[in-house]
Amino acid sequence: MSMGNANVAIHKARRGLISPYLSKTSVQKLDDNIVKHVKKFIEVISPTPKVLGENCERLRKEVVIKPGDGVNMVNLLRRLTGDVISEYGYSESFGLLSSDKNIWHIQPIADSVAILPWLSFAWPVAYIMAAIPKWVLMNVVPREFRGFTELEYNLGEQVDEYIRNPNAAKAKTTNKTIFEALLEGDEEVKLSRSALVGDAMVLIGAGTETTATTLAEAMYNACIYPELQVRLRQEILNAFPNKDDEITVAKAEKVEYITAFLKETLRLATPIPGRIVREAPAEGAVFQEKSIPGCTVVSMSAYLMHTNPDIYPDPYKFDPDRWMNSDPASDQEKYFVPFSKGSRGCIGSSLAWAEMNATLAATFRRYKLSLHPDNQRTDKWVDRIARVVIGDFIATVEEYDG
Ligand code: HEM
Repeated sequence: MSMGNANVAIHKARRGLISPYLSKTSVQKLDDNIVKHVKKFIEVISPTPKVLGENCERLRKEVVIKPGDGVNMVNLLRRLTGDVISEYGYSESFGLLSSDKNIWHIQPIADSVAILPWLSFAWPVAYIMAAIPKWVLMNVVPREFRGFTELEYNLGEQVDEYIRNPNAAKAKTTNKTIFEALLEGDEEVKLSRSALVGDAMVLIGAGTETTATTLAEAMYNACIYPELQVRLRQEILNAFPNKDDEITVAKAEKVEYITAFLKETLRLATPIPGRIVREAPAEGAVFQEKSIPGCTVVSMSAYLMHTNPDIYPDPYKFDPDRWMNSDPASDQEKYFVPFSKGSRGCIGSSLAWAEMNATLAATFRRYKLSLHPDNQRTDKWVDRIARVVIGDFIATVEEYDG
């Protein structure tokens, strides 16, 4: 079973193999790799997307309503975050921003989210689905129900290729990949093929959807609060005054208003809003002077914590300024938990921050975003373990002269 294993010892061992590769220091070394993909994203959303070659018809249709007009931001951002995590994890980027190649990788992730709640109640269905031959799955099972299994098939093929020829895979990158780290597990955590595929599912799924939807929310906020977008751009201009200034993660992270904007986005549009579950130990536990019987399933909701008026005054107001000069020891920092905390908290938060800071800096340095007339995004959202907003966010992208 994969890293998400309920067994504490197995989970700890598997997580221990990966976590050094996702630490802040490791992510800092990836600056160029991340920026490479961000640059591609910036070119693709350009009103005149030169990088979309002849082999990109499908990509163009999916992300651009009409060339040079409205852009389906969430789809494109999924491609960006999918490209980053696939290269870091498995030595070869999916190339989702470069061509139509491997487009099938990304749609299953989005579709998977739709069935997550059902799978959590009816998890044996996942095993039954996995036993269906791929051809039958793809041709008979409706797309929205096969997402998880389709992703599993696709990643399984990639894992097989890696196992068949690891040297060829290693030669594609100078970084040590997460996959190499997993293969190095000792006997105790020796990984079966299904465990490797499971870990790939967790990493690619968790690393793609959450970061993409957060970035989309931040961009949407910039569209509906244009005065805040002006401020955001001004702060970015202060750090990158010349049009040709190289955007790096290290420099973008120093722009305090970008982080404040992202934190406020994560507070209100937290990608995993609730019911993160844990089981009390068999001997029971005591929490805030209340005793919890052994093996009781308990849960917490980040969304409820983030909208507590005692901690965040005027909680439904989108106000990035509340994070400027914020005291690290304050309650608002303590109760800010979009990545959860503890031994099962998000392992990819440093990578997510790096991607998000660089993408916002590069986007608003060069472009003004506004809602396109074809925008379908509403303010309604549903909790499907991940937060799913209703309707596509379609943006108009205009390029600044300077
Ligand atoms: C804005 C972006 C992100 C948010 C808000 C987010 C949030 C979360 C949350 C709330 C959890 C559950 C933790 C728990 O059960 O307590 C989690 C787990 C996880 N996340 Fe993220 N995540 C993000 C980005 C990423 C990225 C980029 C990666 C890529 C490496 C990643 C990989 C993981 C993994 C592997 C787990 C499972 C950890 C474990 O079971 O030990 N996440 N994330």
